[in-house]
Amino acid sequence: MIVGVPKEIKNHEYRVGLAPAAVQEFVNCGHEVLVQTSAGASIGFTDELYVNAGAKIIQTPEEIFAKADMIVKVKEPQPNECKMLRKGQTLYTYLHLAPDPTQTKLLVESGATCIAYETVTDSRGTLPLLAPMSEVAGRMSIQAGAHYLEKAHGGSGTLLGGVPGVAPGKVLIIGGGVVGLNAAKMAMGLGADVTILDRSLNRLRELDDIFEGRLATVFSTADAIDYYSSRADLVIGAVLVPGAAAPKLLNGEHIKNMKPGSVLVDVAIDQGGCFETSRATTHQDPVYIIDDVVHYCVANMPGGVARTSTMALNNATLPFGLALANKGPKQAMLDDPHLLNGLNVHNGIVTYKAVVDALGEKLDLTYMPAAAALNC
Ligand SMILES: NC(=O)C1=CN([C@@H]2O[C@H](COP(=O)(O)OP(=O)(O)OC[C@H]3O[C@@H](n4cnc5c(N)ncnc54)[C@H](O)[C@@H]3O)[C@@H](O)[C@H]2O)C=CC1
Ligand SMILES: CC(=O)C(=O)O
Ligand SMILES: [Mg+2]
Repeated sequence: MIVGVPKEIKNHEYRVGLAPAAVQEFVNCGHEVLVQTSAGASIGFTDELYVNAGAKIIQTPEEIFAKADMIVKVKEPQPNECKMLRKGQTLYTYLHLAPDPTQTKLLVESGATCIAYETVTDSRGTLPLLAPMSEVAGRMSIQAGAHYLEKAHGGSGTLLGGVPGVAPGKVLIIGGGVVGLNAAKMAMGLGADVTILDRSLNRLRELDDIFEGRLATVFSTADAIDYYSSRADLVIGAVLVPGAAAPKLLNGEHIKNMKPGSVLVDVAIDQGGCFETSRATTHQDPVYIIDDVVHYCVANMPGGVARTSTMALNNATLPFGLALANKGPKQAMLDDPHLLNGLNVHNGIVTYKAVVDALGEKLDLTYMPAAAALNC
């Protein structure tokens, strides 16, 4: 199979779909890998390293999209990339379709087979291709929050760890999954006063065990959200309903009731965001202020630490990517129900129910379960 790796084009996105070490694994299995020139150069993955790994360097994305059987990316394809996809071609990347009607329409029109990293599952019921980036974004969320709590950056001038004689800042984490756990580790490490909300009692039990009772775990009700958001210095939005648009857990009234200079980091923004006032921002222009509350809503946070993130992402995507290339996409998905769960669009058909639930009224979408759609 010919595998194509275009350079990412989203704002300040320096990650790359395959690092040289991953390219070598595909080449060792007999595949041809085309990498766009300078795709990884800014994070130290030079064209020379790719050539040494067995890749062929290609000058333009057009040539890569025209020649490759499978495109391996990081971020969702931008409109001009969607238009280069075709029927019979596989796209393997993050998609986040539920909050994105434009991309969904373009992928349906392309006829391509589109596999979303974020909906591939594993036998433990978790999301193995989302997890590494959630680890990164969860850790970064506290760094970002601490930065914007500084006066010069719009915040209240609160040091999360406090100092002897002054109480630490209060961090509220809504959603105790991978992002939430990693945010909690960083916030606890800084000495902040941390509360974590989740709808899963089992998850709250696990978090209580992990942190040996040193943080507060609270069942996520409307009442708990009212109370804890009004006293927080930093709120991290970390909820997920897989594949679906994020539930809006803080509304405009909650934001008005927050302390002036407090900070929201909406990590769930890639699924549309879990605060009513959230809108996606970029690394170039990451924050805006509403009712004296700083909003940080960068949809590709791990792109900020692209070298670490590329390697972490490749560790998780490589085995599934090799299966797709070695067996062919259809057989690979039929052999592995967890990979099949990644299929979101195939041959003009939407195969992920939560996407149709979110967008079915806006777009004229045809839904079919993934296994059946693969026979179309
Ligand atoms: N902005 C960015 O750059 C990045 C964003 N993300 C996003 O972060 C979000 C969280 O991802 P993960 O932690 O991996 O998901 P996860 O599935 O590990 O955890 C989500 C948690 O939210 C909880 N939850 C669901 N509804 C809830 C509610 N109403 N109240 C409280 N908790 C609720 C679930 O029980 C679960 O424990 C996702 O939208 C993911 O796509 C992940 C990486 C990077
Ligand atoms: C998960 C995601 O949206 C990212 O890593 O950019
Ligand atoms: Mg206020």
